[in-house]
Amino acid sequence: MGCIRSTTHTSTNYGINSRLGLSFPVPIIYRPAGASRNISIYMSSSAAPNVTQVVVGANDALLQYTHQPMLIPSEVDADTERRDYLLEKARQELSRTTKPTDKLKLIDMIQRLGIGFYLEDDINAILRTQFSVNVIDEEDLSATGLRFRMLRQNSFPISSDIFKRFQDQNEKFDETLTNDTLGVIELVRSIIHGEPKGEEILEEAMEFSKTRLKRSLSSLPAQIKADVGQALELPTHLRMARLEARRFIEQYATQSDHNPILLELATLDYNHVQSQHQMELVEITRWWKQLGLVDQLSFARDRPLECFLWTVGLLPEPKYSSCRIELAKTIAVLLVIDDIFDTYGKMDDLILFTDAIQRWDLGAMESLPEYMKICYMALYNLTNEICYKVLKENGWTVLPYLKSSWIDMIEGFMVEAKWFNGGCAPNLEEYVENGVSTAGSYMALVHLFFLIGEGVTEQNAQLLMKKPYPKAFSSAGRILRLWDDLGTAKEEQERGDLASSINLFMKERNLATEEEGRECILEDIYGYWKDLNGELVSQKEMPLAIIKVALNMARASQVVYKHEEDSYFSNVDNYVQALLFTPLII
Ligand SMILES: CC(C)=CCC/C(C)=C/COP(=O)(O)OP(=O)(O)O
Repeated sequence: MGCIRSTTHTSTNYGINSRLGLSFPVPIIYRPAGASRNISIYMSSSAAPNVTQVVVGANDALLQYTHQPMLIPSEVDADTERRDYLLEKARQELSRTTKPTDKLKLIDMIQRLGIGFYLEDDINAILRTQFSVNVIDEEDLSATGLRFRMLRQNSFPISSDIFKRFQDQNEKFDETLTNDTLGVIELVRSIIHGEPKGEEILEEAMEFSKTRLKRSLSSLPAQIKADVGQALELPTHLRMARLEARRFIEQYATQSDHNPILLELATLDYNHVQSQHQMELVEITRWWKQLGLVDQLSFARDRPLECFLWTVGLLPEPKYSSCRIELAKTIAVLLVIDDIFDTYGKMDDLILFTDAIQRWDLGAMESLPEYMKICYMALYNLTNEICYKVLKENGWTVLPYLKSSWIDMIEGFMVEAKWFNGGCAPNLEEYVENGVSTAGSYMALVHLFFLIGEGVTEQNAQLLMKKPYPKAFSSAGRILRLWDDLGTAKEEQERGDLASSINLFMKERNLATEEEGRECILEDIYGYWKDLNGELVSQKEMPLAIIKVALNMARASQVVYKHEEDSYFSNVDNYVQALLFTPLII
């Protein structure tokens, strides 16, 4: 974000040359209705060989196909029948498996392979039974850890007290468990599902298990070692679903004891959903091109792929196709407004723009400078279109909610601009809370609350009109803001921003180095994850569907902003390439 700058009105161009502009040399694989095979459309002239291809300029290539149905019709999808057959086999296997631990292991596998969405009812029925039975005293640490993890991650409020019987009278984990490596592994995996309060037992488990596991890591069989290494690096619970599914499918394929039905199903489905994403991307690009915002505003970011990456992160479930499309549009417009406030707009213009947004009236547009009018109208029209869609599908009038989320965000931009112009620094809390709004977190979640439309009531909708926003929204938003600052601090300092959460953490918590500031932020992020876990199992304020989206927002933030070298993917461009354009070949 960066709220206080030493220079004014720089017009940095983040645009088409930067990462994830449309000059990306990757294919869109598409099967036109009735055709027997795919064609690949390359988004640049440097096409790869060995595929039937249409090589044209990026936008032209995408636009050429927008008259086609957005999604591949199931009747021409040769894989659909096979997928349905495999899905039925998987369902049968789930019901045939009798031992509770085996059932839970199977569910774990299915969910990690990214195909749990299709068996949600079956899985929930099993978990409901597992939640209602008393824990069997003979169950070992490994089985108990698995039960705890599977229930918590699927939003069942199982108590962490089930680990108590593995502790001695001093509430320390029994030293003899050190030899139970599989048990310690499951304990490590459980910890990340902790809630905010009263879960000292999980903190104790962390003390106990991590060091022991690291010690025994070298003696583990290679496959388990790789899996545990991944869990220690970043627990599955914090990983973005589609990326993790891809990574895990490849890992699972190398396991000699893999289930061939599940593996084939997961691979087929991954590729099927990938082509669905490609069609969504075609639609977004068509809309973006027609909107022509960046043709008029050369300083603004032109990154439809990045916008779409966010939406795949927030909404990994295939059924949310149209929500992904609408969300990507809102993020694309958000980036342009962010650039107006961060780099281009003069203070007087920003005041006019904020005022016009607060009035939310096309008449208010007249007072704006020319370059702002087009942006104002783009936002106005987009919001109305989304309202129309929600009204048509659900009969709800949501303009007041959507409008208020944009006003809130733009007022947040104005607050930052004033901090900058007045030269006075905010305190950490003011900065972070405002930064949640300006990162678009509330805006995105409010839109998705209605676009998804599951569990919406008069009462919970009202919670979106007053501050503070629901806990799940603010915790996920804080994670997004903090990851954003961790990821962009260097660029922002180079650009002349004098404050960011790292600086404010250092100042308020008396830290000597940036490194300590970063560590402190990571600890806070961990704390917000506990809040999210609490919301997931309690669902006090918001429906489950939107809470899941909030968790996904936290996951996607880490993917977008954590730039360090990763063992599997090294940067955002690689994620986009893998997720959207490279089919899985197993
Ligand atoms: C799911 C959502 C809402 C995604 C939008 C992400 C985001 C923070 C965009 C602004 O980028 P930025 O890094 O330029 O932000 P800022 O200028 O606020 O630091």
